[in-house]
Amino acid sequence: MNTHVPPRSVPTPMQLPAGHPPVRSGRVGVLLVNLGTPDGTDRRSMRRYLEEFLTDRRVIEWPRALWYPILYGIVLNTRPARKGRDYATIWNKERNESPLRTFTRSQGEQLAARLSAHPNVTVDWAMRYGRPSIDERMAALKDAGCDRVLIFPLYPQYAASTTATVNDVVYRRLLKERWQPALRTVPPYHDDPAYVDALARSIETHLASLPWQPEVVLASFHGIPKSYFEKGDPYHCHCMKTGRLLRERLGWDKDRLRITFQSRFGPEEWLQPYTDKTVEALAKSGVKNLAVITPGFVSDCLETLEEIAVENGEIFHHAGGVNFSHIPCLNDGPLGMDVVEAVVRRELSGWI
Ligand SMILES: C=CC1=C(C)c2cc3[nH]c(cc4nc(cc5[nH]c(cc1n2)c(C)c5CCC(=O)O)C(CCC(=O)O)=C4C)c(C)c3C=C
Ligand SMILES: [Fe+2]
Ligand SMILES: [Fe+2]
Repeated sequence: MNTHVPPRSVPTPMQLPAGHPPVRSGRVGVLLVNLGTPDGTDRRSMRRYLEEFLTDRRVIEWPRALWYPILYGIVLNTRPARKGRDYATIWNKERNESPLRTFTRSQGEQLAARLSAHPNVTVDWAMRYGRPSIDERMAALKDAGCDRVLIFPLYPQYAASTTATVNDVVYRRLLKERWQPALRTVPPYHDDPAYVDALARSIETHLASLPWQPEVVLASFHGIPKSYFEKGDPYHCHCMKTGRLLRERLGWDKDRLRITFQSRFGPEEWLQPYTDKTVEALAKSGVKNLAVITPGFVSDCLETLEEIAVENGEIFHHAGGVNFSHIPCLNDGPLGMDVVEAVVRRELSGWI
């Protein structure tokens, strides 16, 4: 801990010269940011969400003249209804929201409780696409008197389409500020021992709860187009390193824990091997018991609860597999919160 930083206290109204608007200061803000979520599963909400998502140049890097006719002519006319039906199968009906929003809120609340010994810290949460927006929550942190802000894009592995686009929105907002907060962004933590250990423990606990044991466990990461990797995105390297460290921590070989990439979108080649193709090939090769962990997702969402647990489970069974299980994400459980807390405390070093 940096001992040269003076202790910070709960803000008191400053003595201001006449004509100066009231300002609060002296607090530290932590903003957890996850990908995003539609407000509802209806076509209109889905379209609004997908439009915001798929017009992001960090997500689809194609020239706009090529992409927009496809997006507005085809994708936004067909995908909202279809994906809305998928979201409906995982929707948190009690709160009328997606699981991703429920988990992210809970992570924010639990992190605040874990940092309660620091009364000058405010924890908040936001979504890159949809609500609550980064802009809205950054404004709330400012109003609360946060003049130091830590942004935590909730992605262990860095990708321009996830981490960078969160930071872009934050930086863009600061362009408009007269009094900018001091800013830190959480770096990728794909090789953090606390994270790797939490993943290993979640595998061990989950397997211990099963009446059968998998011959193979897949570590399935969200993919990116191969062209992004060729342009220098470190994402693939980060995923491979997480996988290697996890294997080492478990004492398993490459056949027992295999790395794959899921959620292809569009006609381009994406990072390989593909999860769905691997699941099918494994079943066809005689593997009867398969478990899948999704280490790149901090929280369960459509891509894990539906695409992995349901779609890939069906692929496995249709191809001759017998037992299939999705190992839940770390979510807001104690293992997951230990990781979030460890990363945040480290990155707040010198500020609290
Ligand atoms: C070219 C398109 C996409 C890239 C690149 C991409 C990268 C990427 N995404 C995640 C994490 C999540 N993606 C989620 C949903 C989702 N992803 C895309 C497209 C790209 N993602 C779409 C169109 C969607 C929406 C659903 C759909 O229409 O298929 C989600 C789930 C959100 C939820 O509310 O449940 C997550 C999480 C990562 C980590 C990543 C790159 C590393
Ligand atoms: Fe995605
Ligand atoms: Fe998907």
